[in-house]
Amino acid sequence: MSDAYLALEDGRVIEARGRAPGRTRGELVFTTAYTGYEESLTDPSYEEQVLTFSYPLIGNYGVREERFESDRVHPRAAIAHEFTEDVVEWLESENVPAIDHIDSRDLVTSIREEGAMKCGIAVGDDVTPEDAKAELEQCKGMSEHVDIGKRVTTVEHTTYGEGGDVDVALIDCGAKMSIVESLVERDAAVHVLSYDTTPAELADVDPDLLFISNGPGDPANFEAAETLVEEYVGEVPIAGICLGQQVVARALGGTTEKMNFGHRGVNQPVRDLESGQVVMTTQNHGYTVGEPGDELHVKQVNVNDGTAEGLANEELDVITRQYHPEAHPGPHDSLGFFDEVLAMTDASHHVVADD
Ligand SMILES: NC(=O)CC[C@H](N)C(=O)O
Repeated sequence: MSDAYLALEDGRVIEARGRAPGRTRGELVFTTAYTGYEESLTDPSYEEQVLTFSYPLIGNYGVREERFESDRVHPRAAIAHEFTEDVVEWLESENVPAIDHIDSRDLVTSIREEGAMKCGIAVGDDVTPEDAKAELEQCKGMSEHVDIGKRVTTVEHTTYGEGGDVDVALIDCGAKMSIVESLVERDAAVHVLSYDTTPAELADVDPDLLFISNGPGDPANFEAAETLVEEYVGEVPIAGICLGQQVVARALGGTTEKMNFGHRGVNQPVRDLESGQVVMTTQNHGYTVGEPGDELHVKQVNVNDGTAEGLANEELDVITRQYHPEAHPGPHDSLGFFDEVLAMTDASHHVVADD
């Protein structure tokens, strides 16, 4: 146990219990999920953020690698009312500062009322409130992290499900492993490619489907992925999840914007405009599609605020989701998205055959 201070952009400095040492900074975000802490902590979408769990006890069913979404912890620090020893040991081994004995629900309420904010954290023997404030002063806004893709992407082209029925090029902007698994389970060969793959490099893979993954930060900082969509739209079916939806929208004439505090939890209701059906979804994003542009149609909306949750263009074989159909954590209501996506490849082969 050691001293710990959390300095917030609104001027407050909160004293807490130090669990894992270090000094760091980031955008303060939260999740209201009551399970799935291993998945959230290893989700690359949280790069450059500090993750607050509103559920009061985090770690009550241990830490198991098979539940990880990537090979490391991505948030720069973690906050909860109470972390178990298992989680503390894990975060410490990854050099990720952790603090608890803090009213994390009150913290989440502040973010919801005041909007996303930067924070600074200092944990260790003899740290002072000034140390946390000094971290806060150096904190950049999410959009300023222009090289964020480089820090989360795969370095080498890796193929999962080799020999599968359909070749999917997954552009790894910080992909969760559950997206790869959801596709491999459906007999796809998934080629995981770097976030800055060029159109020529993609041509070497000759994919049946181009899939843009989730990922951290501002979608405007993923221009290479936008270029792929621009070049391949109409040639190959295209899918996207979360940051992937935002990148696809930008490439096809749409806009993205920063939200007040985002959608953050595993109970976000989404309505399909055609069927009227509402599903519960997992979400963790701070940007959203503003205007979808002329090519894409809004197919699904968030029940709470009406923002675009699903976009499509049936003629061009494009389909995207703002939420996480792969779950992990969260409800499995929308796993069928992966079937819809892979069905586009059959459809496009069919068109080619008819020609
Ligand atoms: N989970 C994600 O892919 C997040 C997308 C993007 N970084 C956002 O915050 O909106």
